[in-house]
Amino acid sequence: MTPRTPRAGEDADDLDVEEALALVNDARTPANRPSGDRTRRNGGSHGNDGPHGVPAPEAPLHRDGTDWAEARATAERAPRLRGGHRGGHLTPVSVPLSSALGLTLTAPLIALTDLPSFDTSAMDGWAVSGPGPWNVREEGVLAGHTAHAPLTDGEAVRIATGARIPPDTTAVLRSEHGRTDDSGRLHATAATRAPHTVSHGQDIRPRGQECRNGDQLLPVGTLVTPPVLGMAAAAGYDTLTVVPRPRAAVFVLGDELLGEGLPHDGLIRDALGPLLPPWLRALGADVVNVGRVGDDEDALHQALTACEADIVVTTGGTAAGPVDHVHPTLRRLGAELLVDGVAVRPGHPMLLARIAEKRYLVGLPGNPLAAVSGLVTLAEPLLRTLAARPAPEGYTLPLRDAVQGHPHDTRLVPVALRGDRALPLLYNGPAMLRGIAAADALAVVPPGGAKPGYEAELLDLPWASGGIGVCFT
Ligand SMILES: Nc1nc2c(c(=O)[nH]1)N[C@H]1C(S)=C(S)[C@@H](COP(=O)(O)OP(=O)(O)OC[C@H]3O[C@@H](n4cnc5c(N)ncnc54)[C@H](O)[C@@H]3O)O[C@H]1N2
Ligand code: MOO
Repeated sequence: MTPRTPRAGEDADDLDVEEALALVNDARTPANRPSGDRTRRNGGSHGNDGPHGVPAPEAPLHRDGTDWAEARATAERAPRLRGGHRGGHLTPVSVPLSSALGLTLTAPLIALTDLPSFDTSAMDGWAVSGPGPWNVREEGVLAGHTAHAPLTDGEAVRIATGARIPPDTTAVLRSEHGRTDDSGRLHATAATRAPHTVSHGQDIRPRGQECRNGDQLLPVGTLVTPPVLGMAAAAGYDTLTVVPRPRAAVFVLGDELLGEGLPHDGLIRDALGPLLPPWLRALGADVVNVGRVGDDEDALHQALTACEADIVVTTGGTAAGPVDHVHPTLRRLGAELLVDGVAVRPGHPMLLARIAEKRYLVGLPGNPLAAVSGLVTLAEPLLRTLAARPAPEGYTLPLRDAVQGHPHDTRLVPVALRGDRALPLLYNGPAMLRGIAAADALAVVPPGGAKPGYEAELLDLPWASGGIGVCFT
């Protein structure tokens, strides 16, 4: 995302906003309150810790998970290694232009016609032949009509922008550059630098000026954007050959989850059912199924075997609690675990498995920010390869404030972009969404932490850049 320029007076006027965003590392952070309601252990964001949480004991399940960058690379590579296309993407399909937005071309866009396909008037005015003054024909030439008879030297005909110019036209005289006298003869006015002459070819768009039939207009791998759709239509296309959207299914696990109303009796609202489908769509997936599965291994097994999506995303059940069924179910399915735990906080129990040929499961931890971390770490690169989408341009910005690091693991920390700096946001505990809900990006904080001014790699949230794949419908 292009960093925003600070608006005049933003610092002073935005204090309320900043307050609401609850920026980290200043005197307001609960961690620094005199009450000392919590202290961070080992600087890590672990388990249920966070400003209002109880620090969890330092007993991670996946202490030695895959390095964060390596896990992303594994997810990106996974579809390339077994079967399918060399690039790892799904089998291309031909779709109407109206369905191609946001998809990737698997065939170059070759012009099916010259553009323009005929010599065209670039302006409203007169098509003229030879030097003026000119005798003006009775009937004019409009766009979309067939060509008129050739002009003879000294003849002119009224013409509209985009109309075919008659044969033997030497130039187009713009309507504001000509006037007709009492006898109906057309003169170039002094508005043109050289009255009575118009330069040869002036305001004519010659056939083939933009391209010739057979020219390559765009290469394989081009993302279909609105102008690509327009270009394709202009060049004669009704359909495009593209990589389809990967089909994604979401299974939200947990008996404790409510679909509506207020939390009660130890039950909590399902935050991931509403969050994941639009986020996956923004990452280019076609979400074909969103289901809830109780804490029951057979139910999960049944849901996975019945599902035909290219990528299944589960939430919860990745740890080693009594009802954490993801690992046992994967074993039962004979799945190949490609990533089993990642050295990242939050989200370290995340996993990636191949559950069948060309079918993948991304297991997101149940803590909501941990699930987001798994989404950007594993689902994003996997979907990108399946859809043959280009990798986003990496960028860095200096952090405004220091961020505590985990001793061994990378941290992903929600940040708001303010001018040319990234402001780390508070409420970034694994079970919290308050920080990410106000964020523009996630900052990658290396093990050990970052000082103010540290140039942090930033992962834009898909909607922050107004990207082509953003689709909330
Ligand atoms: N002994 C240990 N326990 C845990 C460790 C550990 O290292 N040792 N790691 C913790 C970490 S870190 C995470 S993350 C979680 C991962 O747990 P699961 O993936 O098995 O998820 P659950 O246990 O099902 O849920 C965790 C937490 O999240 C809540 N949750 C689940 N789904 C949703 C949802 N859709 N919307 C909102 N909240 C949800 C759930 O109620 C739990 O509070 O394991 C830790 N344990
Ligand atoms: O730190 Mo866990 O991985 O809550 O996400």
